[in-house]
Amino acid sequence: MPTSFAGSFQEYKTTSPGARFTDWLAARAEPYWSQATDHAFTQAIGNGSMPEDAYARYLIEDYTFITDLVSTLAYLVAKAPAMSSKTRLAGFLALLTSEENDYFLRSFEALGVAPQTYQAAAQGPVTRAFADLLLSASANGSYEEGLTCLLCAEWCYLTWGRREAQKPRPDAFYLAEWIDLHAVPGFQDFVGWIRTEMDRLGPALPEGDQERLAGHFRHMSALEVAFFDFAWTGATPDLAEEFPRI
Ligand SMILES: Cc1ncc(CO)c(N)n1
Repeated sequence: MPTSFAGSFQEYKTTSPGARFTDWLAARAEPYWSQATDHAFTQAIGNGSMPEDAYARYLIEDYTFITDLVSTLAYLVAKAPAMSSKTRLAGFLALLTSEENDYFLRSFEALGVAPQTYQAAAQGPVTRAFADLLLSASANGSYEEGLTCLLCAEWCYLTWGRREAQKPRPDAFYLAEWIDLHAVPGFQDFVGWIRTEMDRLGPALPEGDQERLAGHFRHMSALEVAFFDFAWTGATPDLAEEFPRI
């Protein structure tokens, strides 16, 4: 497992020449970044060894996450400086509210989760912490702060999605399609675009702002781990105890 890097982006570039700003964000988020992208829950999606109750618990919680992610995207569309960036973000917003929403509804039906259940589901503490960070960074922070949170969430899913896509697809459509949604070229392009955008904007910021971005990315990575932990075990994590250094 890669070790955590604690220094500034300037220092990182001297130890890893040619390193991208987004490589530094991921390095600063270790060990959580690797724990999130390699989580046992993500391996079970691709192995077809996912228990139905764990996946239903995950999807109910994730649907509430996606609802806040859509609001996050709306703030970012508003904050994006140019038509080209607004177009990218609006395209992803449209995907979440059409194809991906449809995926959730069909999956809930297949798993026997009633609309009353997923529509009325209260967010657990991990998703509430996600919502706090995503919504406050994108609504009250800079464009770069919101984009950094989005990058963590989507790059994490691209990383495990592409890895699991190397395996034969599991039989359950809701597992197979969840892999495909996060491994298709269109999603890869979108995450690649966010990285390029942050690789351009991040290095131009003062060091204090860069530190704040690294803090957001690290916090988001820890929440991704906690989110998978909860889905996998059904136990509500104590965030302060599990992640004392976020
Ligand atoms: C918790 C979480 N993080 C990231 C994604 C990717 O959008 C998701 N669906 N859920």
